[in-house]
Amino acid sequence: MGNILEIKNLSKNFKGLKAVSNVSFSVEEGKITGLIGSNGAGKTTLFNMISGVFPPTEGNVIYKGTDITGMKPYKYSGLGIARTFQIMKPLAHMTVLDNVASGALYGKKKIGSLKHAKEYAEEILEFTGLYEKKDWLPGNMGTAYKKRLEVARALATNPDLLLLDEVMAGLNPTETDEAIELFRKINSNGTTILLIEHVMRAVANLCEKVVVMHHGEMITEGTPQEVMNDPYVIEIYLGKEEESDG
Ligand SMILES: Nc1ncnc2c1ncn2[C@@H]1O[C@H](COP(=O)(O)OP(=O)(O)OP(=O)(O)O)[C@@H](O)[C@H]1O
Repeated sequence: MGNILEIKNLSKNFKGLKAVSNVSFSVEEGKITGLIGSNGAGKTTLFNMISGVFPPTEGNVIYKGTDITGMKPYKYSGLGIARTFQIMKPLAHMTVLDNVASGALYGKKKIGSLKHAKEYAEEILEFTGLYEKKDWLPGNMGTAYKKRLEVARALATNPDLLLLDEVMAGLNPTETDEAIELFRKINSNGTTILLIEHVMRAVANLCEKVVVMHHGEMITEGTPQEVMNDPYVIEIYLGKEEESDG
């Protein structure tokens, strides 16, 4: 299969700070690609440019062969790109079901009625293991369920490309395994995934390709095995992670 997404020489400056600097890589359709790098490496900034939160200073975002650089966020779900946010943004006053139904209403599937949106949301809740929580308010749930809700809301838009921003942070090992299984299931249904993740076990388990960023620059890409054995990656990223864990 070809590339669903191509990032070409993407840069973002914030008042003199080069948050992302001349980054280029591609995401192959149907695959799971990982994006790793220490805090402040520019990963979320890259997601923000891909998902239209703000335009790049330079460079292009090519999606399904079309240049979508700088396109407004509200057009994105119609395109088939959905994302989760590191700082979760559920609609606090709405139930889990209604949160997911609102995702369905704005998605690529063009569901016109609230009734159909709720029916579709119920399917998504079953699929993501959230059905039992459907009448809960998001604020009353634990981290693992809140993360699942972020994923469910994004999935409800029926994306072809799903961008996951650290959805496994704060999960215990069992919850991490469940999340890995969920992402495999989503991917095997045909959704391409690009994920930012610090949990290396999950990256190694899920990703066919990993892109490594450091101080705004892309320093290498390869299979999980290749990047985890790369002395420079170990020095600047993996070594530090071990230190901060201990
Ligand atoms: N809207 C913004 N305005 C100004 N500076 C920003 C903005 N967003 C990010 N930055 C800066 O850009 C740099 C890259 O941040 P970014 O959040 O993209 O890193 P990251 O790799 O996602 O880090 P983390 O793993 O901590 O989420 C940081 O120095 C950050 O402070």
